[in-house]
Amino acid sequence: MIPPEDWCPADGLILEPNALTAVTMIDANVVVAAGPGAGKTELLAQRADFLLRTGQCPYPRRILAVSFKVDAARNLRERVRRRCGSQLAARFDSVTFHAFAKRLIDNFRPALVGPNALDPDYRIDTETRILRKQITFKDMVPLALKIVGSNAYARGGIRQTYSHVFLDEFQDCNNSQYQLVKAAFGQSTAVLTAVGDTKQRIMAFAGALDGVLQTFAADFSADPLPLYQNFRSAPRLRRMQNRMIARMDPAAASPAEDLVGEDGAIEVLKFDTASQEAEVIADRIEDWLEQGVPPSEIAILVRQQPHLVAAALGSELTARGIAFRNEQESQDLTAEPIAALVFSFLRVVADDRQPDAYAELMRIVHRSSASEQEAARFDSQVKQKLRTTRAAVRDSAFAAGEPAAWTPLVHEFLDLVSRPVLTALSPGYQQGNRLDDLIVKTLDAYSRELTVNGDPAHALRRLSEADAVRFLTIHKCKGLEFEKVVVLGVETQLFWDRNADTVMSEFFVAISRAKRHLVLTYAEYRERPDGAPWKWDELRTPHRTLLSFAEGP
Ligand SMILES: Nc1ncnc2c1ncn2[C@@H]1O[C@H](COP(=O)(O)OP(=O)(O)OP(=O)(O)O)[C@@H](O)[C@H]1O
Repeated sequence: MIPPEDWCPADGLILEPNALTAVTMIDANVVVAAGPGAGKTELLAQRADFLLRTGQCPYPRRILAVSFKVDAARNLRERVRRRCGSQLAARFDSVTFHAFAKRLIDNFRPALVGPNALDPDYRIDTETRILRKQITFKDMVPLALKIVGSNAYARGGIRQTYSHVFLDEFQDCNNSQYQLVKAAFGQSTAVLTAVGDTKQRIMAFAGALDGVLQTFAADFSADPLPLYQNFRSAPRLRRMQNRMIARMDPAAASPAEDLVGEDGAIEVLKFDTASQEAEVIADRIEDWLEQGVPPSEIAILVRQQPHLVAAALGSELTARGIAFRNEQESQDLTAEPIAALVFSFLRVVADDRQPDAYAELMRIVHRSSASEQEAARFDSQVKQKLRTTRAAVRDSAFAAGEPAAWTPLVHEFLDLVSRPVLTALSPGYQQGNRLDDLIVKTLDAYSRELTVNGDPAHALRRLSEADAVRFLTIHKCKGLEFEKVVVLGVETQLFWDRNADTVMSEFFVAISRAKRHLVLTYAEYRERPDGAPWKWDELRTPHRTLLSFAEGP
């Protein structure tokens, strides 16, 4: 442990004064409002490092970080692990609102009574609620709120557990999420740090509270600490962002002299048809990869229905053997530790040159060994299993292109790892059928990818974050960043909303993910793809207002 005055930002980063104040704040709540790339998420990672290393969050107390998306929660967890090591990071719980609510429900379920009572093996469904047996995702936060609001024991439990609370992307907090934060930590000794950007508020349709950062500042007596830097984007991109900021929140715009420089590129590409667009963008992607841009640094963003809008591009990339990942289907899954374990196992046995997957596999497997002796025995059993499975997979009789051939191998491996180790991977796995459901979903995802061309290595690349170009909706790309960003279809048919501010905020989130190169496309004709809904306009019009922000120095 080190004294607070000896702490320096991890990895030698230099923090601007307000960021340093927020990171090292001892006992006041703060709210950090800042634009894209200002380092808000990094600030939370640095603050975790500060609190854990200096003992401001003393053992056995923990830090709770709440995000909106599994990917964002995992990114933050990984950043903290890199900053302060696995041991200290074990006291950092980075979860989504849903996961936080689920923990509360599982730990204090008997506090739910009457029509809210739940059986121990209750399930979670996307649509239907069944008395005692099943709740929906939408019910989770309100039920957790019922528990925390009515049960002093539950409230005391979480306050005892968490000395510090982080709230990421807080501009998108809705009323029941806010009430949950308030019921859990209002008037408590927990120190809260909220970060957000009003201009990136894209969850208004889901009830994101207007002015929630100010409400939080008032309710929690939080000091507002604005940040001014943008560490992400090259100057040309920052100037485009600034033109949007000047329209959305004129007071937050930067003076032109702060944004000088020629670095970065913005292109607007017009196409007659979507298939022409697919071909040209696939050419670009191929060039970028040849130039050494890592696939994970290329993102294709689509406002809605990426599986339809980007279908032609997907086929074009598949034909060229370029792996891509449609996040709509696989993002939430790969953030699950059990899916990560299964995919790492498959990578290690299907391909020899996978040192990272091997290290990740061993890290997960070793997490819960009780003694050193037991760990050594377990280690040699796992290694032996990997050797025999590898040999089996290389045998000419093994049907590597058949999904069914892999299923028993995965199950044998999971049996060896053992049920208690698997359930310890995530708190949610101890209850109900979640673990088994996820194992089935993971194998389904692998099967789906394997049927594309029967090549296990290709299938695993498409399921990996590191080796595949990513197709994301704007909602899924929040908080992420990429060297190259292509926003497909900047058309009035796709960028439409009753509330014009929503369209602006979403476009702003999309363009501000790019570090150096932004490509905006529109096509005049988008042929109806298979599976399109009845309302699919084939004739398209460019969104002139949004595209106009690309024009300028
Ligand atoms: N003090 C710093 N010095 C150098 N680089 C930094 C600093 N803070 C953050 N960065 C880098 O800048 C990039 C943007 O940071 P981060 O993702 O934390 O921004 P953000 O404010 O959360 O962005 P957004 O709201 O757009 O998601 C990251 O690559 C991060 O590593």
